[in-house]
Amino acid sequence: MNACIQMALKNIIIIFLFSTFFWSLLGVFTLSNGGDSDISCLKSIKESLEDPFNRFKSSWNFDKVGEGFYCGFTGVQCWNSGESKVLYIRLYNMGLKGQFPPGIENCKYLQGLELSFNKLSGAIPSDISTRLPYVTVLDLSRNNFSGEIPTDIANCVYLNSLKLDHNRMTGQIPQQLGQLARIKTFTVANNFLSGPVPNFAIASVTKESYVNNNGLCGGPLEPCKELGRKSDETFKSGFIVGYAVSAVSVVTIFMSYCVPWEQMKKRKRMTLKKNNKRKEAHKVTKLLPSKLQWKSYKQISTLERWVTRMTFAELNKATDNFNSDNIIGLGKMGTVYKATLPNGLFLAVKRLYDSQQLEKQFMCELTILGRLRHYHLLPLLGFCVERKEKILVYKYMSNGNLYDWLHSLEDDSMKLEWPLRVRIAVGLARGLAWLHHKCKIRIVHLNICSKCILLDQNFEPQISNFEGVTSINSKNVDHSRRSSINNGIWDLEYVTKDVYDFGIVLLELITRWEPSQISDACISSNLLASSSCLYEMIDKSLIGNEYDEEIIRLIKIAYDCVQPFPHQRPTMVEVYQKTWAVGVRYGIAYDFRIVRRPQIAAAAASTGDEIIEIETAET
Ligand SMILES: Nc1ncnc2c1ncn2[C@@H]1O[C@H](COP(=O)(O)OP(=O)(O)OP(=O)(O)O)[C@@H](O)[C@H]1O
Repeated sequence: MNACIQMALKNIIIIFLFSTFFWSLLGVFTLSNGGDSDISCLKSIKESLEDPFNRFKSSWNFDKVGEGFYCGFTGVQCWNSGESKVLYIRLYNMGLKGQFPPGIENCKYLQGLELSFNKLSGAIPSDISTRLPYVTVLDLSRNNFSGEIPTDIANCVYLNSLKLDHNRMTGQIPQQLGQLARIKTFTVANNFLSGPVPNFAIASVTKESYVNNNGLCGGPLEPCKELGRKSDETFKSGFIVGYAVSAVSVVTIFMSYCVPWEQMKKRKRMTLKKNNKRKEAHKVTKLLPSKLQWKSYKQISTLERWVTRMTFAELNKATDNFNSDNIIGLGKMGTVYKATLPNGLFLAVKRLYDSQQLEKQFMCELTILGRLRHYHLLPLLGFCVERKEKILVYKYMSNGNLYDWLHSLEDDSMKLEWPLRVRIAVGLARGLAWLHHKCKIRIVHLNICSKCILLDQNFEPQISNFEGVTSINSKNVDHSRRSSINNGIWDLEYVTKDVYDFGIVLLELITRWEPSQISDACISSNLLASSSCLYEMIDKSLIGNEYDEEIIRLIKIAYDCVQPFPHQRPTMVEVYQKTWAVGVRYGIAYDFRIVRRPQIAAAAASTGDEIIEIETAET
């Protein structure tokens, strides 16, 4: 019997070896004739992607003939000169639109796909491993991909670099990704992901790989904890009670909101009404079962002193049922709509995504931005909390965000003239100096970038996105640090981060380079140290005009701001003074409230420039 089994096994092994040999032969045969399939792969990519600036399509000419003619296409790399199989496709930073390219599975031997810095959208295919079985590098970062990260990516077993950062991915990160044995680079920063992160065995996956998501935990981040049901419920019921109380006078408040901020008299009247409301609230709180609920309610109702509560119905009407035609931006927290009030005034309405993780950010934006008033801070005008809806209402900034002005590939008319760029730099420095030094509570923004700088009708910059300042006040930050900021002790780690970020924005204004390119240049190759490289960086449209000296002065300021060691960076007050001194020629007023420095006045006077003192509407 045993001999019988042995014979059978032998036969099976022989058949197996033979068939393996046969299939591998077939494989080699197919491999050497992979051209047609590569061509159909590339054709489908060409057909499926929109290439508004003709960055690659004109070079992808399929009328050509000859072995491996496509190996010379822009962004296409073949295995080697003898083998014309597509190895790598690199189509990054081309302004491409469309979805993950169908037909890519026909590039059967593809090992690398880089589609970063485009405007691709839609889901990442759920069967990605069957489309890219041999992929080692997959870079889909800085697009608009959405939906969940497919678990099937874990079956791309050769992956050593997976970049999905700066997209709109939601849900959890599949735990199975932790089993990717060859992974060296992994980043999903700046998405909307939540839940526990996979357990990677390598040290290169750090906090940076996960920053700016909707509540990731575990691994290099804070340990995951069970979300306290009680506090969640408390939070919600706090809102509900708050809402019930305010509903009585919400219409009146909304109508009075429709006037400009400067009309202080009306505001006083509103405050009186709200005080009455708070008295009512005292009665209502008797019904509340716990102290915590009272705290939540109190927080909300205190806020109404500064920010108007609005109803969903009103905002729904003003945005035409949150019509997609009115969408002006998609952020990490929510969708931003342009709303039109009955009197013709415009608002920007940020409707937050339905996520419990965002409650903290929502409260942070309300409590911080709601209480601050400064010429260079985006005014938060109102909010709405109803059922699952959480909405923030801002003043509408008709010129959108600075990033779009600096990096628009589509529209040449979106070029900012130099004097406007200087004005924006000075305004931003002034806003930050005020936040750091003159605001009653010292505020550190921690997320300054050209996308969060909005421009009003006169291109005056307005700093937005204050949800990041959570880190100062949140429980995640140890108390000593928190108090050190509020007690006025210079906290290098936080404050100089804003200074660094300001430096990057300044360089962005001068070069129109992408912020990440500038950061890389600053960090990796110390480009800024070399004057020839520096010259290369400057936006060509600025050179040769009368601005050269000003450009150099601003570069020097930026250079100080992006110093690698935080203690070497200047304070924002110093930055403001120097930046303003560059802008004085354009009649930019000096804000003496930031700091009185006679030498500034003297310096300006010596150049014959006039100093215009300005009033700052502060808290
Ligand atoms: N008050 C406003 N006026 C005009 N446009 C605005 C206004 N607020 C936001 N936007 C537009 O909507 C876009 C998205 O804004 P939003 O603040 O939601 O997103 P974000 O900058 O990605 O930051 P985050 O999601 O982290 O808050 C902005 O870049 C801007 O173009």
